[in-house]
Amino acid sequence: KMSKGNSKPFTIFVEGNIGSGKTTFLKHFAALDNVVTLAEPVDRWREVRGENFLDLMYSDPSRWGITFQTYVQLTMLDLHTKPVERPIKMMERSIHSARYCFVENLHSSGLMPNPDFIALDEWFNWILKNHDVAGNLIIYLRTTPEVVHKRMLSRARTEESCVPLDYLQKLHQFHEDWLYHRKSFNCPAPVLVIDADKDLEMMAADFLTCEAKISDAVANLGKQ
Ligand SMILES: Cc1cc2cn([C@H]3C[C@H](O)[C@@H](CO)O3)c(=O)nc2[nH]1
Repeated sequence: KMSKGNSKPFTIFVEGNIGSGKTTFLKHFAALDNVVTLAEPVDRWREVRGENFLDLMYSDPSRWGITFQTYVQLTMLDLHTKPVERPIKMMERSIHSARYCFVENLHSSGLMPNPDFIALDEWFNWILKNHDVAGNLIIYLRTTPEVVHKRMLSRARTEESCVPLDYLQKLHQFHEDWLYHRKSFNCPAPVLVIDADKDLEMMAADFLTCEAKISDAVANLGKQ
């Protein structure tokens, strides 16, 4: 049993493209009594003191990308540093995917001016040096862009209504290079890959396998 507050919980980042089923995945684990799940704070991005930063970013990424991604970085840092009273902390995405997938995509596709990217990257590097945003396991919900594009459109989040397949293909590639081919940025934890193209009904077995692998990993952590 974890004693209160003096050692860090086993921290998991659930990563994946838009529409890859992260929220559904988290809901399954939220039901377990030794897990605290921290959903991506989308609602904080959609209503910031009267402004919708998410909508601003999608409507004019080169003007508002920095504004949105700076606030994403702040809200994710807040979740990374939030103490939890249970042995396992499961986060939807992380400050790492913010930088290595979303910011990287905006900058490399010319949607984010270089000075904005540099300022964000300087913040990111300082945070990594001065705060504990480490994880113990990454669960990568691996999908194909076509599948998640269809899901995204059927979910019909207003701000995402004009997100083209091309944007999801680029985001997919950044996730792949980072978490699957391991040929771009530093991977902050071991990666468990799950085929998330499947329909929800087919995922039940994967959830159970995942639970078993997580409890093994937690047990091994205790032994180290
Ligand atoms: C960490 C992180 C999450 C995240 C989400 N998003 C977008 C993708 C979706 O349209 C929406 C909710 O995930 O926010 C983004 O542009 N940059 C992000 N960075």
